[in-house]
Order: sequence, then C-alpha cells, then structure tokens
Amino acid sequence: MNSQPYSSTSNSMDTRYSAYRFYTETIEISPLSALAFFEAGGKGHNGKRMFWQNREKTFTFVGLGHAHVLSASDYYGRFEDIKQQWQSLCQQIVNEEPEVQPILFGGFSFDPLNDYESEWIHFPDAYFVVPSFQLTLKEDRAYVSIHLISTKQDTFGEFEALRKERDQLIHAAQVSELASYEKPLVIERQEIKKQQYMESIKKVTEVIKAEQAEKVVIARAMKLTFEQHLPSSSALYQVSKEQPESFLFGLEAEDQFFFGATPERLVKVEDQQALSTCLAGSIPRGKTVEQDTELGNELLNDPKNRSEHQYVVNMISQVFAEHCASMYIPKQPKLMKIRDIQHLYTPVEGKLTDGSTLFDLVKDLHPTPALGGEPKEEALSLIRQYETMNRGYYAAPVGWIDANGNGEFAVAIRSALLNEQDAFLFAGGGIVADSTPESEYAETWVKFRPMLRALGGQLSDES
Ligand SMILES: C=C(O[C@H]1C=CC=C(C(=O)O)[C@@H]1O)C(=O)O
Ligand SMILES: [Mg+2]
Repeated sequence: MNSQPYSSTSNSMDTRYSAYRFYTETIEISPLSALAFFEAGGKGHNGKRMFWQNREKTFTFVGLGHAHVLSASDYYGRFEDIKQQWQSLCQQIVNEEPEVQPILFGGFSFDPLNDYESEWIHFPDAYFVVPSFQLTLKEDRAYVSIHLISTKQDTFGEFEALRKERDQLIHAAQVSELASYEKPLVIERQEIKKQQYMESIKKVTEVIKAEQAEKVVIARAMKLTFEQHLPSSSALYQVSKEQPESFLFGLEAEDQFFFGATPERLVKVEDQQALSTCLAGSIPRGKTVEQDTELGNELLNDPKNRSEHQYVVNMISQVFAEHCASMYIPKQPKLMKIRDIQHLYTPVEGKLTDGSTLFDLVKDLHPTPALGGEPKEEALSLIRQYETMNRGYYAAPVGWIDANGNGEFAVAIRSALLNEQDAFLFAGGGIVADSTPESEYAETWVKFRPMLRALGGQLSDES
C-alpha cells in the first residue's frame, strides 16, 4: 500500500487509491450453507477468511481471500483513516452492481494505547479487508461476488482465474459434505490472573467511591488448551450451534482466529437510518419459567444494574443527538434474554443527518460505557492501569460496511481468540460504586458460558 503521510483533519480527497481500479462482478446462485462456503475457502484462503451473521439471521456474509487490506497507522485517527480509505477506494469501482454491494469487513482494537503484552500478534489496531470472494445471503437469496483491486491495466487473465475459482468454491460448498465437527477436547482450563482481577475490582470500586470515575468496565481472560489444533470452521460451527440468537462473527489473521457470538449491536446504518443498542446490567437465566421471570424482575428493579445501564443510555443518546436529525429512545429498559444470561436492553434509533456516516458513529460510540465506562477517557485510563491484560479486539467494534455506506458493527464480546491449540476467552462487567469482587467474578462466569459451552471447556458441575 502507498504510504504517503495522511492528515485525518484534511477534507481534501484521499488520493491513495487514485492509481487503482476496483473490479467487481456478482452472480446469483442457489442458496447454500455459509459455513460450507467458509470451509471450502480453507484450502486456498486459510488465514484470510471472514464470517458474519446478524442476530435476525436475515443477512450473512462470508469473505474469502484478500483483494485488499486496509490498515491505519495513526492511533487517534484510525476510524477516520479507514473511513476515508474506503470512500476513496469505492470511487474506483469500475462497474456498479445493483443487487449486492462490495463489502469491507474487519475491526478495530479496543485501545491502541494499551501496551500490555499481548497474544494478539496478527491483529493490528485497524484491520479491514475487501475479500476476493464475497458470499452474501440476504433473506433467502444468495450471491457470490468477485473483487479485484489492482493498479494493472490488463486484469483480464486474473479476473478469468477468479471466475474459475469462484465456480469451484461454489461447487465445493454445494456438494461436499460439511466436515463432521466433534466438540474439541479441552485438556486444560486456566483462569488468568484471577487474584489480580479480584483486587482490581476492589481498587476500581474505591476509585469510583472517591469520585474519580462513575463506572469502569473491568474484564478478565481464561485460557483453554485443546488436545489438538482447532480449525476456525469447527469453532464457528460450535458457536453457531450453541448461540443461535446472537450476532456471529469470525475474522482470521494468519494463524489466529477471533470469533464470537455477541448479543450487542454497536451500530447499524441502512439508508441513513441508524440503530444502536444499550446493553448493560446482567443476571443469569432461571431454571424454570417462574424463576426466570423472578430473576428478570429482580434485574429490572435492581438499582446497581439500572445505574450500570443508565450510563450507557445517556452516552448513546448523546452521540445520537449529535449525529441525528431525529431520534427515538424508550424511557425504560426491557429484558434481552439469551441462552445463558438476561440483560437490560434499550434500543436506540435515529435518522442520520446528511454529513454523518457509519464510521463516524463507530468512532464516537466506541467504547460505550457498557465496555469502557464513564467518563470515557478516565475509564480508559483506569482500565489501562488496573486491568491485567490487553483486550485486543475483545469488546471492540467488529463488522462491515458496503460501498453505499450501509453496514453494521457489533461489540465483540462473548468472544475468543483462537491461537492454534489455545483459545483465550474474555469476559468483563460494569463496575459501579456498589460492585463487589465476588459478585462481579460470578457475573463473568455467566458471560464465559457461551464460549465454554461452544468450545467444551465447561465442567459438568457448572452446566
Ligand atoms: C463486558 C461484557 O458485557 C457487557 C455487556 C452487557 C452487560 C454487561 C454487564 O452487565 O456488566 C457488560 O457491560 C462482557 O460480556 O464481557
Ligand atoms: Mg454487570
């Protein structure tokens, strides 16, 4: 990629892609399994695959291969930088396809200023990809697009080769049986720095009582070691089976795979209509309907959880007020019930003003107080000081945007980083003045459960 200096404050047109041409071609095919397509890409595109499915299951995307990778070197301007690069790249699209737009998929790290040693070696602070092959499942229709981004004049041969490979991938995904995925065998489960985590909750609670911050989200990690290397497609299969009611996402970076099943939308934009989710405040599911309702009511009426939630509502409302001509936000939270946990939930919607875009919202929303805290900068600095890990992409924005500026980002919680035979799982919770280390620790266990269930790290007495 061209490495000209870039000023994020400049309004002038980004010229980095003026020498490129962005060729794209889409065909409609009979519906096929997205996972089978992902798996078919494993032969030629291992380490360069992407997966996304929205909560409603009305939109699924699989990306194979790297037609182009966008990264951003400027810590502070990374959102703006990726936004401008994408806009400029889209101006080079040679032939518009009305049915399906090219998709840019990827994510940002949670906090580029965290310099804790990290296992996230292949995940830079911004990592966005235009795939060579894009499978799009919308409602019940399926499309495969080829993308080629090149400075060469003659791309005929290259494009022909991509068409041939596309047909092979479709064929393989349609006719070959999905591999039979056994649950991986976990040989070791390790809670990383549990004691330090407990102490950090105590300290952060004191800091909050001393009024240096109002809310701070503190997380911890768990490491699972498998008997064998766990392939990305197997991990995705397990998580899609166990957590059907969540956003499913997966992003490969060489031999690492970040994936998860998150209930939390950061923001969606479709035709200037923006949607976000306030999700904070948690309680387990009950074993019976009665107990479940009782727990739900307890959550709705619990002052500690309501205050955790309200910080998020206030912040997201403020960001929406800055970017929207009109907005709607219910006065009271509802319950979001997912397999292992119930949350306080307030949806937010608004009509974007002309100048505001999806990346602008991602930039201003990240991190909401559901993952960072309040006030934002104080909370981030307390996380750097007290949290005993580097979050990498955990709790950060992961998602997609198309050439029209429509797209969706989720908050990458209930997630894990797969690194050959190891998986690192992450879970945190909102610390407010009346948090206790014991109850926050217990809450993280409930949040680890989706991944433990999928990856088989759950001990039998915990189910
Ligand atoms: C930080 C996490 O959850 C957030 C989202 C929903 C509820 C939360 C809570 O009740 O603490 C957290 O703010 C996580 O799952 O790791
Ligand atoms: Mg909580």
